[in-house]
Amino acid sequence: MEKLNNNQVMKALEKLRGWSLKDGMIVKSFKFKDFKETFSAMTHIAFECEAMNHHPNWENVYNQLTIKLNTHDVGGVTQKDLELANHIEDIIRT
Ligand SMILES: C[C@H](O)[C@H](O)[C@H]1CNC2=NC(N)=NC(=O)C2=N1
Repeated sequence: MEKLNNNQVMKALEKLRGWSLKDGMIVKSFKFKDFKETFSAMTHIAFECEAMNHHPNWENVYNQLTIKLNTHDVGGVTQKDLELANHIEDIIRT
């Protein structure tokens, strides 16, 4: 998978509301009703990540979830990170 340059990432992020580029990762924070809702979303996301064999760096504090995506192999953002971010948006919207 090819590492995208900053311009390519910024262009792609125009279609991903709330995601930003920080330290070579695409990042978004989410807030849920409570821990149960948060962990439920994380579980759904985890299954998608397994299916894609692409995994997030994430941090959960009670009802807050921060997700950071990059591709370890290339040390940056690839199409696969954008694809996973789109799946995460779909999961959280439903
Ligand atoms: C061996 C395995 O395919 C790799 O380690 C996969 C697993 N999950 C991964 N997840 C992420 N975010 N980046 C990777 O480069 C990556 N690589």
